Amino acid sequence: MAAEYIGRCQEEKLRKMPVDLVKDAFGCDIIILREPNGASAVVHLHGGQVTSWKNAQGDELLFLSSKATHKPSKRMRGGIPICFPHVRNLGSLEQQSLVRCHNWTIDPNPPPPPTNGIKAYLDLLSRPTAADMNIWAHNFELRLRVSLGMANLTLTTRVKNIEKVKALSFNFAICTYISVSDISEVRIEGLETTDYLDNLKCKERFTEQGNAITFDGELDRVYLGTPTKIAIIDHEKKRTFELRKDGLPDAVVWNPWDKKSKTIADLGDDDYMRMLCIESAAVEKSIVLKPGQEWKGRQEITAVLSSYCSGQFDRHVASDG
Ligand SMILES: O=P(O)(O)OC[C@H]1O[C@@H](O)[C@H](O)[C@@H](O)[C@@H]1O
Repeated sequence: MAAEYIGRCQEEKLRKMPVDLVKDAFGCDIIILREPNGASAVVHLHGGQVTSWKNAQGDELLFLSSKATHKPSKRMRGGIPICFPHVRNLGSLEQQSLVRCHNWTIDPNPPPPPTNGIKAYLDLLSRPTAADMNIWAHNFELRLRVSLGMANLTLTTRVKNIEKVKALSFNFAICTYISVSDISEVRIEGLETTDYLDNLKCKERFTEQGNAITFDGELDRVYLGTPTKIAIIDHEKKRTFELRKDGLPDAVVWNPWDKKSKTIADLGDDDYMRMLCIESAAVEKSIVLKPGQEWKGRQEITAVLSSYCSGQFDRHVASDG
């Protein structure tokens, strides 16, 4: 009864937005955002996870594992999971996130609508469950706005400490699995000369020396205090993803390559060739909120036809908003 009631409330709210609330082939609640030029995005209420982003031509821009589990209470490998309150190896939780398994709801008290003319957007809310409180006893409100533009997808996240006395301390990552033609043909620009912790070498600290990051084996690094703009260039697809971020100083870059892929149950053996995981993150320094305080983070990805030549990328251009 309660579930039906929540369902009806959500549908009522959604009728006012350019979005559809439907069930996917596995019976999960999904919301489809549609942009007038034909671009679309799919958001699963389970995990508040964007699982598809297509451009106006219908090309899928996000990677979803061929072995992804589509079951409530399980994490889905691919798309854009939100990692909160802990990012792996830095917190006390085994998994990167509590909220990846939450059933998010439509935010009954969303922030003001976008002022940049975006019509296709969605506001979701996640609160701790009773089970969460047993393993991480903190009261929070986590808000997520997903906004779809003609060529861009923006995720704005807000965390509010609703404790009366206790501070809230957490790490955060917007973990984006980008679909690429062939990982060996991909380069990342904008992280040159940035320090990173190498997760494959017991988190030892190094400084990025190359002109760009390219891939020829497993890579798992946390780049620290990065520029706000990073480019992911897919030569074969002639596509560049421009990632801009605010409030999330670090960036995680991950590809498991062949051996590690075989140890990950929900990843196909060859999936690593077609994916790149890049995360806008706050990893090195935890975010600490006093009671009543709110933190905001933002990631915008724009997919453009590659006209980039190496060396033309200006990584210090600030985010536009
Ligand atoms: O398996 P998960 O929790 O989705 O994590 C995937 C990867 O996420 C990256 O953030 C980590 O740096 C990797 O070490 C990790 O394997």
